[in-house]
Amino acid sequence: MSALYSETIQGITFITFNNPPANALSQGVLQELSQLLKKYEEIEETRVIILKGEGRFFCAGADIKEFTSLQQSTQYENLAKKGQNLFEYIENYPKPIIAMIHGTALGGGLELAMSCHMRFVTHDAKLGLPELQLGIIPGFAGTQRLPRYVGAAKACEMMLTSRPIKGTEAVTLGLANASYHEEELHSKVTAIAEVIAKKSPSSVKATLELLQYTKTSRYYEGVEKEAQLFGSVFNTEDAKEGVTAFIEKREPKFVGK
Ligand SMILES: C/C=C/C(=O)SCCNC(=O)CCNC(=O)[C@H](O)C(C)(C)COP(=O)(O)OP(=O)(O)OC[C@H]1O[C@@H](n2cnc3c(N)ncnc32)[C@H](O)[C@@H]1OP(=O)(O)O
Repeated sequence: MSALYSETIQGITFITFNNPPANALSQGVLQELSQLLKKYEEIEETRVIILKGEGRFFCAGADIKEFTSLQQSTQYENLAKKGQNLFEYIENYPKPIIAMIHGTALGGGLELAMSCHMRFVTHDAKLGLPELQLGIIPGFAGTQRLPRYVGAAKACEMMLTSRPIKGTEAVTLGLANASYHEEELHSKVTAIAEVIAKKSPSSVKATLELLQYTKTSRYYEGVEKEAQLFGSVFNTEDAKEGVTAFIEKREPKFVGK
């Protein structure tokens, strides 16, 4: 069964994660998303894409249970690169991609949302990069994108404490465009997408392309280093403890090895 489904209504393509219970980004989900985006890049009718999640969450991040099937640090490094490459493709996509976030956007879920061109959230959505709680680090370019939105100090606090922020705070910090009550999220975001869908696709594409020039060359050094460290951190006992503790639903006990 497919973990994503899509439909297009009046120029707006909705791509929905349907990978219960938490819409985790398994490697299969990342691949399916990549294929769908490639398809819609070619379909002229699609003017705007909205990414959303079925069920309680937008997306709870990379599939933690899948981590136990990987052994070598190079496998983790490759996983990080796979996610980074897909999110880079999203950020450079020639049509606007909007993340419509309810419930949670955590870890890879927030990293995905940060690569989208805009983020609209519910007031009480939880947004965060809690990877240190698992004894690991963000690996889908979150260490590099989060400071661009919220500044270095807040990004540092969010990552080192693993504490998520609420949708309303995300708006104040500039991480999200606006927040709404859950019942109105869909209609409000669709209304914004409708406005964009009426613009000239050429001028929209040119604007999106120009926005990418704000990235510095250090960004690419940063994501390269992030993938390396994402791989090597999985060699630690703490990473095994953190992932096991999540699966066993208990607090991790980190020893520093
Ligand atoms: C490079 C990228 C790296 C990463 O992204 S690492 C992952 C970062 N993400 C996280 O650390 C988030 C982990 N999840 C949570 O903190 C919590 O969960 C939630 C806040 C999302 C929800 O909490 P609650 O409402 O108490 O539900 P629940 O019982 O914890 O979760 C419901 C089911 O969803 C599964 N689940 C949640 N997140 C993930 C995930 N990221 N990967 C795989 N499974 C996940 C759980 O295990 C459980 O499943 P079951 O019902 O079978 O016990």
